[in-house]
Amino acid sequence: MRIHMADTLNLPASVVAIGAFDGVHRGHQKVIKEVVTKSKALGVPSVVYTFDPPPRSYFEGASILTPIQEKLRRLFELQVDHVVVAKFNAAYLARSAADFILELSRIHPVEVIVGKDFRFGRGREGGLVDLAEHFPVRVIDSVCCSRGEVISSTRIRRLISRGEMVEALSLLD
Ligand SMILES: Cc1cc2nc3c(=O)[nH]c(=O)nc-3n(C[C@H](O)[C@H](O)[C@H](O)COP(=O)(O)O)c2cc1C
Ligand SMILES: Nc1ncnc2c1ncn2[C@@H]1O[C@H](COP(=O)(O)OP(=O)(O)OP(=O)(O)O)[C@@H](O)[C@H]1O
Repeated sequence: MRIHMADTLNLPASVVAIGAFDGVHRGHQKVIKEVVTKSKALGVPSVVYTFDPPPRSYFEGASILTPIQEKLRRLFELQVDHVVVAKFNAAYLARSAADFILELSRIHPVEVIVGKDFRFGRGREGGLVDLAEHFPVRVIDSVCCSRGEVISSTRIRRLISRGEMVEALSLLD
């Protein structure tokens, strides 16, 4: 697995997942496994484009479930070929949605896999419709726990803050 800073990766083709992926929880794992499976089927590299710190930590002070080293370790285990780690800071978050699309076009995605709420660019100006104007986009269904609730980093943080560690760990497995 190779690790890159934002704006430094160029590929002739790729399958891409984008997101904070804090925790690399079971929902994230489904997204990333889809990317890896598709990339292998097509014979093109898989790319995870992620942010450090997670935007929710930057804006809301949310605790970080997986510091970048642990996130990368988990992505390595999932057999991702390339990870782009964008330093999420004042300069980065001021970039426009069009800028972000330009950066993505340098890795020529044959598919971008994201969740239904994905937004990007300053002020969260870009959404799925904008992304889909430039690349084939696949939106995947949310993974739920055995009780039927959607798994999210926010929910896991809440469980940890309440001391419900067994439940939290089961969603991170
Ligand atoms: C270029 C760029 C600029 C962003 N600027 C903002 C911003 O100004 N405000 C904000 O709340 N989020 C901003 N974000 C973060 C996104 O809203 C979102 O959290 C991020 O794309 C991760 O997606 P996810 O939350 O689905 O994991 C930006 C993201 C990108 C890629
Ligand atoms: N339970 C889930 N099932 C499937 N995909 C998911 C799930 N949770 C997140 N994703 C997807 O993984 C990518 C990264 O999501 P993100 O890091 O925002 O996760 P999150 O758990 O929803 O985080 P947070 O709770 O901090 O908002 C997005 O494409 C998102 O839609």
